Amino acid sequence: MNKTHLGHTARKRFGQNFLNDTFVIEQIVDAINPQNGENLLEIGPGLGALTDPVCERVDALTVIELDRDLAERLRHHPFHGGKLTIIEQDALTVDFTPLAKDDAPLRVFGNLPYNISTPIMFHLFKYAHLIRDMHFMLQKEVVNRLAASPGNKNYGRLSIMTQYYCQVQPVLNVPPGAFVPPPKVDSAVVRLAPHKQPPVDVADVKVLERVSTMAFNQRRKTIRNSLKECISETQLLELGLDPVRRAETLSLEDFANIANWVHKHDSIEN
Ligand SMILES: C[S@@+](CC[C@H](N)C(=O)[O-])C[C@H]1O[C@@H](n2cnc3c(N)ncnc32)[C@H](O)[C@@H]1O
Repeated sequence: MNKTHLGHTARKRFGQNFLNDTFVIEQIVDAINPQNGENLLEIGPGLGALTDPVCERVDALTVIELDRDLAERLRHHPFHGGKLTIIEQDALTVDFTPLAKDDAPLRVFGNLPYNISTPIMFHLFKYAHLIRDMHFMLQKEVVNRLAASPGNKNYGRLSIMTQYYCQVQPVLNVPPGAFVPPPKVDSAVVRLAPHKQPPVDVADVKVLERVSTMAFNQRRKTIRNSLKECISETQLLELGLDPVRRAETLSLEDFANIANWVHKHDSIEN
C-alpha cells in the first residue's frame, strides 16, 4: 500500500490519512464556506488538503499540527505560509480560550486523526460557548453515533453528550479511496453547531456523562438494574420513568432529569 503522499510518509501513530480527492475536498470546503474575517481554525492540516483551498478563499487561518515535519512544511508553504498561524502542539492540550475573540467565535474544522477524534471533540465541547461551528471528517460509524436518536442501535453516550452541546448534521459520506493511505473504514463529514442555549438544563455535565456511561455500559439491561448504583426504582417512577425501560429508549431530557436528581442527592450526601 502506498503510504507516501507529496513526499511525506504517513505516520500511523498520528492517524495520518491524507485527503486526495479534489471533488470530496471541494465539497468539504463548500460545506465549511469559509469567509474573510471569520476566526477559522484547522486541526491537523497535514499536507494542506483542506488548508490550501481554504486559504484560497480567506486571508488568515490558524492551524494546530502535532507532527513536527508537517508543521515545518507549512511554515515554508510557498503560497499560503504568510496567511497561517501555526500552533505546533497536541490539539488535546490546546487552551482554546485565547484563540476565540468576542466578535468572532471560532469556526473549527479538520480531517481528524481517527484514533483520538472522540477525545478531541470532548475537549472542544468544553469551549462550546466560544465556537460557532465545527466541521469534522470522522469514521462514518462515529458520525452515526453522534447523530443517532433514541431507539437507534447507534444511540449511546456519544449521542447524548454531543447533542447536549451541539446540533448535529451529517454532511457527506466519504469512501476509503479518497485518502492516501486509505483507512480501513468508511468516513463521513459532520457539522456540529453548538447550541446557544442547551436544549435541556443540566446542573453538572459530569454527572450527565457519568449517568449515561453507566446506563449504556449495560445497554441490554433495564435502567432499574443498570442505574441501581445511583437511583432507585421508586425515584425513577417519581421522575415519570418506567424502570423497565432500557437506556436506548431514553431521551436527552430523560437523562438530564436523572442526572439532575443524582446531582442533587449526591450533593446532599456530601
Ligand atoms: C487524517 S490526517 C488529515 C491531514 C489533512 N488535513 C488531510 O485532510 O489530508 C490528521 C492530521 O492530524 C495531525 N494530528 C495527529 N494527532 C494530532 C494531535 N493530537 N494534535 C494535532 N494534530 C494532530 C496529523 O499529523 C495529521 O496531519
